Amino acid sequence: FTKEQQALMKVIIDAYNKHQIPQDVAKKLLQDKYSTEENFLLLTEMATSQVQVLVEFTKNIPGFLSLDREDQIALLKGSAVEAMFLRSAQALNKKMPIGHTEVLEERIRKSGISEEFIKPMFNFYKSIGELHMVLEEQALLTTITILTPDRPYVKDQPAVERLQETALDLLRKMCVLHHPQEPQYFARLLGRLTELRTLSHYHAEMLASWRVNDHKFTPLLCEIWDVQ
Ligand SMILES: CC1(C)[C@H]2CC[C@]1(C)[C@H](OC(=O)c1ccc(O)cc1)C2
Repeated sequence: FTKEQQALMKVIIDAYNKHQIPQDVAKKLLQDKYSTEENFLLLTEMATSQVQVLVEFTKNIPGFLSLDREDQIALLKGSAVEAMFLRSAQALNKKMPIGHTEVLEERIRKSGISEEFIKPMFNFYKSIGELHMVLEEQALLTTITILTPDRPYVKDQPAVERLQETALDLLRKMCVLHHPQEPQYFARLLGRLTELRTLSHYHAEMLASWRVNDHKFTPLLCEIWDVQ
């Protein structure tokens, strides 16, 4: 790794570690009582804290704050769902002892999310778990998702491309270092980003079905996803 790459990795890892979902939110998911309403409120709290974590993490990505201000907003809004699924997949596969994943899965199932969405969501979580990513790879994959140049309304795409390429170069080297037996590992990671995009399509339907049943979102979630 070059000096710059080592410095970049340190900044990204520190930011990724600093901005984690508060344990109390994850713990509540395992303690509070069950009811569709209660589950929805817990997931709302989880999603809201995930978006807050995403914003704080993104501000620490070297070069992000030098981008055009409106492009910064466009990248955050465009990547929030994907970054949230990536982050929760990584958290679910790591933090929760096996027994707990079923409890969270139960809550997600009993929160008004339609079955057709649950399946792809948990398939994604499983496919992320099977990769056994190291922390650096998780942080870089999240960074690459956020720095996707072709999000809607991004004006200066080349500026975003330059930042994303730096993160991609770093991730490529990281994969060779941590998975020397798997020359295709880097390509597999990027393949997960394609799968993520299909999830964000389901996510929009999930929000719509909750709204139809008159569920309230928090102001932050309304702002990041342009609902209500
Ligand atoms: C684990 C998940 C990524 C999966 C189930 C909970 C999540 C945090 C997310 O929930 C929301 O997006 C969401 C949006 C609005 C709302 O009021 C509640 C949850 C979908």
